[in-house]
Amino acid sequence: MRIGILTSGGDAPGMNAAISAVVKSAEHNNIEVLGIKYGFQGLVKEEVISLNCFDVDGISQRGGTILKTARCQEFIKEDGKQKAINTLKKYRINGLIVIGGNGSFEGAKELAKSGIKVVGIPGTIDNDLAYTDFCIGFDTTLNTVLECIGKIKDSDSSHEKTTIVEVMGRYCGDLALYAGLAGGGEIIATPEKKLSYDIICKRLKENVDKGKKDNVIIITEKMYDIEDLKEYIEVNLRISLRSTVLGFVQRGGNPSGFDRVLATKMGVRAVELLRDGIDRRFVGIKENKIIDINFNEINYQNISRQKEYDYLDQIL
Ligand SMILES: Nc1ncnc2c1ncn2[C@@H]1O[C@H](COP(=O)(O)OP(=O)(O)OP(=O)(O)O)[C@@H](O)[C@H]1O
Ligand SMILES: O=P(O)(O)OC[C@H]1O[C@](O)(CO)[C@@H](O)[C@@H]1O
Ligand SMILES: [Mg+2]
Repeated sequence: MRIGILTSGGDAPGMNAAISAVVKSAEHNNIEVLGIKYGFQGLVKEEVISLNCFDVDGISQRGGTILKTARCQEFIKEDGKQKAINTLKKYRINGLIVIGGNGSFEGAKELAKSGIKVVGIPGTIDNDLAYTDFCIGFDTTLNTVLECIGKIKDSDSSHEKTTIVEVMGRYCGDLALYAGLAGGGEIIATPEKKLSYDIICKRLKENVDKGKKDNVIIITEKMYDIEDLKEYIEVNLRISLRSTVLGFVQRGGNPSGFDRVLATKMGVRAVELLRDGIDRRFVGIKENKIIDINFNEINYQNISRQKEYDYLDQIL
């Protein structure tokens, strides 16, 4: 048996640990592994390499992805998809493991429609796949966010000033929410719990009036224009603020122990599925158990974090 593996969409810390687990467990099960470089683009452009245990030696601890990644528009078009399928056929790949986020999973589903056996592993710092509690990369990024905010807080508390911190997440508020749950901020605005400028001002004023003069306002990207929000607060409350967009520092760094273990378990499960002739599955973790679900049975778009928001409300 011969399987392929690719990483797609934004890189996420822990993708390498997943690649390593796939290659090692495949070898354990006498399965050959081919790596496809640059995600779906590597299928379209036929960038295929062989992978063995020596190739993945020591990579688990490293951020990024040794297979590289890309966002590939060509693959979304029929012609590009056909080229991708031809590559899979040419290399006699009988099963494909796709590591990525929601977009990559859509790509995997497209390939499955043409008879390709696919299994998905969730790898995205956004944590925006509803069927799984955690995606590979989220924990590491959360820790990076907290470390950065911690440094901002040292300065904020010394000067008794407030900073607006914009974190990634695309249209999912998990990074901001969990940073808030970890005690990283005083006001948290996410796409799921959007706050108006006036509510943010009101909460900040309440804090300042109570004597809490250093505040961190965490916002998810794409919700507001951070400079516009800063100016609004400054004009309305007559205080001076700072703003920081954390940016790509959030995608980098060595994966946390949690992400490495998660990636290893998911990688091994993905190989077991293909070995056993089971495909069209997305692997996940639910209540601390590794799960796999037929991708036609899940809607991964509606995330409910009601419980987490309840906790947050009680600590802010
Ligand atoms: N509807 C779709 N049909 C086929 N392929 C898709 C579709 N959506 C996305 N893809 C493929 O998946 C790639 C990655 O998708 P996307 O850029 O949305 O990242 P992602 O996998 O969601 O990861 P992340 O959000 O963490 O960056 C796209 O560049 C494209 O090649
Ligand atoms: O790498 P790009 O294409 O600039 O995309 C940035 C986006 O990718 C992510 O880092 C992961 O999906 C998002 O949080 C962010 O909005
Ligand atoms: Mg995505």
